[in-house]
Amino acid sequence: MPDHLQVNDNDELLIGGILATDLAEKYNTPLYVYDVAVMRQQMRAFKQAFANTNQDGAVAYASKAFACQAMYQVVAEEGLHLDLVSTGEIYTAVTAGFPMDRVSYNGNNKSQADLAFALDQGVGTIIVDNFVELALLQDLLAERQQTQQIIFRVVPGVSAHTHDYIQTGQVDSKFGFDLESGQAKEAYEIAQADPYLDLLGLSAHIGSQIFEEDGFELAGQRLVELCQSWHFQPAVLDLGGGFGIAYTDEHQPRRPEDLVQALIESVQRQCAERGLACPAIWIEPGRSISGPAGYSLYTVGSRKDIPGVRNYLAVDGGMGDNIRPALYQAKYQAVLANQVHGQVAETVRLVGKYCESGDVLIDEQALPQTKPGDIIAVLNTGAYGYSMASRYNRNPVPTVVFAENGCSQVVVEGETLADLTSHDRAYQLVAN
Ligand SMILES: Cc1ncc(COP(=O)(O)O)c(C=O)c1O
Ligand SMILES: N[C@@H](CCCC[NH3+])C(=O)O
Repeated sequence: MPDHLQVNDNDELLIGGILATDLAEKYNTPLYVYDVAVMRQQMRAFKQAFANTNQDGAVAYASKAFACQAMYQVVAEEGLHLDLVSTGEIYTAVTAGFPMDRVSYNGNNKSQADLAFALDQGVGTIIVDNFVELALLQDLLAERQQTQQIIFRVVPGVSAHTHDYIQTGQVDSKFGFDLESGQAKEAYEIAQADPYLDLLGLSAHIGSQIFEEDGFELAGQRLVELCQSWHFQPAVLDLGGGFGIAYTDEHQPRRPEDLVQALIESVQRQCAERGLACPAIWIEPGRSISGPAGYSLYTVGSRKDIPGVRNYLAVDGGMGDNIRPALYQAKYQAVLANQVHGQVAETVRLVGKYCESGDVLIDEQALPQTKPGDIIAVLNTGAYGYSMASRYNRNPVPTVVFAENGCSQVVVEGETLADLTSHDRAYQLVAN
């Protein structure tokens, strides 16, 4: 069970100091609930890793993991930066009043309109991914006679090969400038020659849900070596995100802040050995900030017991609110909200209500005796749950609630049935 799990003397689950069963009753299920203090704690722990190593830098929350205006407000309050990947995320940040100079904009296919929007909104740093984007940006800046801070994303040629996770650092990747073929060097030369491009440095992101530091350290080393080979003193090295979290008791990862601290120390050493002044270091953690803080609350509904085969227990959500088990065979664990450590009565396959056999939330979950109406909490669902939600089967996207210090508040209204049809238009073919 996660260290931050709060359980009262009656063995009932609390989130942000509030009974999970009360939250379920008040806001209905399925429901996403975030324990805001857990997110603040992780943000502060990352900042502390920089303080411990006397290192300048920035922690940019990669909001693809979980984005909404309230989240951006918390990120701003904690003094973090934001790593954004779409005009939708930029728009959300602007409307949340986030300081746009603390925003970096990533992505492998930014259109001219996307880049113009980012410039209009005053995005602090654009992380340029490829030559097409670079040319579009050059034209826009020349037209506007405007200077822009940029960072080049490069592919460090590092496979997180001991892990079966989403990889982005290997040579065969759609992201970033290639090193071996000289693309990164060519981009560097273009930037040096363009008065409107203020090249801060380089970035690399090797993948997601990675536990060991070796891949990160190697990527950091490649960035430092590259700068040295170009005789380029960067102002920033951006080491990306991807720090893994424990989804179940099987995982015992190193704390993300410890991993980051080791990484910072490694870059400091690399720079010292190669005669570079250690630049500011940026990191882009997403999952490690929002993942452990999130709970998905569901109500138990039907069941099907197949003697000698297995017992299926169905809840009122599923792959629409959490696609990760179906997409990545991701593992989760769940508790019965009013008997967290209750005596195990059976092991069930926890399934949703979608018309797919693959709509499985947890393959095998030991639980106390349950009955319809009980509340089940799936743990650690705060990253890539709500942000990857769909309306499959025309099920509305659930409400998102923040809970902190015994108070709770809706931060994203759940969709209604009327919302589902609000963008539909009657079909009436007219000659044109
Ligand atoms: C460029 C970039 N930065 C940061 C992240 C955040 O990764 P994570 O949520 O694993 O920390 C991602 C996603 O993998 C990414 O593509
Ligand atoms: N969405 C993925 C991670 C991809 C990260 C985005 N670069 C997940 O849920 O694990």
